[in-house]
Amino acid sequence: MSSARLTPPVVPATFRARFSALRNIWPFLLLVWQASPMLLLISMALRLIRAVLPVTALWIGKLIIDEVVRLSALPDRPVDLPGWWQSDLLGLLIGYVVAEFALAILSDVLGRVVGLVDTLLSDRLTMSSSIRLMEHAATLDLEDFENADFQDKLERARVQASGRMSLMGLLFTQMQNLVTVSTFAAGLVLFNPWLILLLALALIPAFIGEAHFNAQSYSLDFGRTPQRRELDYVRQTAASVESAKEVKIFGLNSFLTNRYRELSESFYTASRAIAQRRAIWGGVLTALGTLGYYAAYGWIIASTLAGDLSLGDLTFLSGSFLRLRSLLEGLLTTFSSTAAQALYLDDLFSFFQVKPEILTQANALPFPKPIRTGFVFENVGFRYPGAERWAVRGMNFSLHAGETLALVGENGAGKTTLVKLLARLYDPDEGRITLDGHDLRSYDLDALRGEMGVIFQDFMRYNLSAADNIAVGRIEERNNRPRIIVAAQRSMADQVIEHLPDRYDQMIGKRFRNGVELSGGEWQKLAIARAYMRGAEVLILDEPTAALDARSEFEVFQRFKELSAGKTAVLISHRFSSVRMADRILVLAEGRVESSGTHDELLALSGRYAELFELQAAGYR
Ligand SMILES: Nc1ncnc2c1ncn2[C@@H]1O[C@H](COP(=O)(O)OP(=O)(O)OP(=O)(O)O)[C@@H](O)[C@H]1O
Repeated sequence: MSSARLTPPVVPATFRARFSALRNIWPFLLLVWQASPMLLLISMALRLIRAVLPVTALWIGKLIIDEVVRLSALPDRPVDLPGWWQSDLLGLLIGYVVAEFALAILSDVLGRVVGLVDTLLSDRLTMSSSIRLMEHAATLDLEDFENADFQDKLERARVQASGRMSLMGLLFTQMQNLVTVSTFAAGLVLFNPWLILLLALALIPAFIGEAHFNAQSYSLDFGRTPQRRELDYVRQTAASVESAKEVKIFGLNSFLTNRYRELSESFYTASRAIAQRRAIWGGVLTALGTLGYYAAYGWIIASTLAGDLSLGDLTFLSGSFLRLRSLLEGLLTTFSSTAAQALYLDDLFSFFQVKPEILTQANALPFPKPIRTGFVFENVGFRYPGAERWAVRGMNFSLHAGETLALVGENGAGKTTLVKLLARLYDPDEGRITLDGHDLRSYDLDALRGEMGVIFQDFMRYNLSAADNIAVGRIEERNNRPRIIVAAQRSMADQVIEHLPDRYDQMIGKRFRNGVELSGGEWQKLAIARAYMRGAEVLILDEPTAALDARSEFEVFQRFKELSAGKTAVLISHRFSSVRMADRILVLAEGRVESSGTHDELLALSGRYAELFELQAAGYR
């Protein structure tokens, strides 16, 4: 992992950082565009029309008032309503009123259509960014997922992908309001440019206050991602199908609830402090805005009295002013929340910037089929990121093509690490691993992984159907039922599946409706079937048989030996009855190869292997 990736995240609390986050708006709009260009264009066009409606309506209102005033001042005006109807004086007035009515209807209809389009667009955006997030996460290294900072980043990005989409509505409304504001402002400027200035000056303090408190909320949220993840973890542990058994038996409920309470109390206290300060300061600063509005209103009234403005002008100006004030206030505060939300977008985009380090090199070699000579570990050393101890070091051995090699050693000896290095889940820090004489790094990564059938001791228990639980071994062949059945027969999972109510279509696991739970050993048989399903050149079973009964494990390994004939295979087990079936056994201790040979050769050496074997054998006597 590069040092840049390990740098602790900096909390961007400053004012400048917030506004520089606005640069995220463009890539964000690009995301929206990619989600659905058509919907985006429709939304923009409709909003543009909506934006000019308010000023048009207000202007028509002014014309109506001026016309009413003109008509009522006519010297030979009709005296009653029928008289007005019969005169041909009302044509213009009726025209204005009909236009005003039509505008009101149009505005309403447009509002609803825009709402609909935005909902659809937002759904598409949530979907496309979540998919992009999943696709990107899939390219990253295992090492990344094991890093707590990375998990914080992933968590924040995940929240952004699904929760931050209100930014879209906010942004579009803001653009629309900006156009509306310009139309109103143009009207005001025609009468008196100073009015605008007065308005702006009165609003700026409220805006700065809002921006400041948003920044504080964000840094609070940002800094607390680890606690929030812990909070989610505690909540999940306290009430999930996986944990319910232990929580009950160990009586962990109040321990977990108390931990949850403790964490959420501290969240609450911190956010309350910000909310209170925001409420007080927000009130004071908004009062300043009100002051500016009334000063301008006073000027408009005075000018009307002085005869400089008509009654229609008075209505238009005061109406414009009122709308402008609330629009500008809304614009400035939403601008501030846009900046705040844009800050949150940093999380999403910075997640997309994390790049994998285990990659396919240019001019990569195809995987050799069949493998000719095998794998060679040349002085291989590897240390987990952040760990002081080497997990494996100075490791030298060969895994010959077509042989079955067993790995034995005490807990923590480095067996699983060795398998992970073989599958290039990690690259060695020292030395190299070769396959048919070429560094493993020079092979195409997808092809390499495609030819590795590894079943780990902590294999996944997918809440999927029995067939899919096996098909995950070669998911492209998911619909190839005969292949799935053969894999199940080889691992003896078929005997488990035969007893399930829906056989291969039975949902496994308790998470979903009609799901059936399996025993540990039954799960393991399903998992081992994945290795056969994969049909890879290299087969690796990393202790996925621990829960099998003695007879099953014996049979599973015997079949494994037979079925892996001609394939290169590795098996890890603590049971010597299984291990002795291997062609060769590698004894690991403290990250090194201590000895190797057949079962009999190793026993004759009277070393660690003989000692461990004797210990186990003694237990059965
Ligand atoms: N993801 C990890 N991050 C940091 N250290 C790790 C990680 N996985 C394993 N280690 C450390 O590396 C060493 C070797 O672990 P490994 O899992 O390879 O042992 P193992 O021989 O497979 O043990 P077991 O028989 O218990 O499965 C151990 O000291 C372990 O603590």
